[in-house]
Amino acid sequence: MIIAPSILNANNLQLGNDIKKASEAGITRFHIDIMDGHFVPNLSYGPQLVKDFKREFPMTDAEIHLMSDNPKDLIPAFVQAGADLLEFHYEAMDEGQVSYWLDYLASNGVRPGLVLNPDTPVSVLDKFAPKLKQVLLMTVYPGFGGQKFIEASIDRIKEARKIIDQTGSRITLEVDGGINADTIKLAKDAGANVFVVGSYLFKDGDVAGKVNKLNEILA
Ligand SMILES: O=C(CO)[C@@H](O)[C@H](O)COP(=O)(O)O
Ligand SMILES: [Co+2]
Repeated sequence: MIIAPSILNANNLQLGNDIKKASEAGITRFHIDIMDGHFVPNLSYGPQLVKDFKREFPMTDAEIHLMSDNPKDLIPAFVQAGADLLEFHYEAMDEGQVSYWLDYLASNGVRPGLVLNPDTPVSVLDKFAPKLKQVLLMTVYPGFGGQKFIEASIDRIKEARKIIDQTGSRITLEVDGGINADTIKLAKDAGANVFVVGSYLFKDGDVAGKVNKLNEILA
């Protein structure tokens, strides 16, 4: 079970401190949301943030959640910046491009992941599972932190878990959006094993306390 803090709703002027506190509490991976103001109506970070992150925290994984329909320019830039895992949206490109960019990531030593929005059929995973190291099911509509977990996600997690288990490979199943002390348990019981947590972790300053609490729930 992995908790991957999303830094989107952290205080960006305190980011280094917050990452340090979470790492001291046992976090080994951070989830970095990249928003292009076009695929989603919000803007966030660029490759420089990832470069800085890997320079300061070389032993910690940078997981890139790319919310953009411009893979051509952005994917190579984030690979160059030091991404350890990069996941992009199925909805952002045609299926030929999805295959191409999953192969591109693998051949550049970056773990490939595919993200599905809440309305995208989980069955599209059948086609791409052999190329994946991780599936990310959005449990909110992407674009902003602090939204409410969509309850209908539970059945989608179960369906994705079934597809992954049928492949016999160790693809991780991640959920993202509205994860807190209540919803993490629902998602885990449905079959998720990586949990993106944003506002719940960062909203009141006690990052380590929240990580410990979630770990107890997952144990
Ligand atoms: O990708 C996204 C939003 O588009 C997420 O990673 C959120 O940033 C998670 O934040 P919370 O829902 O946990 O506040
Ligand atoms: Co995200």
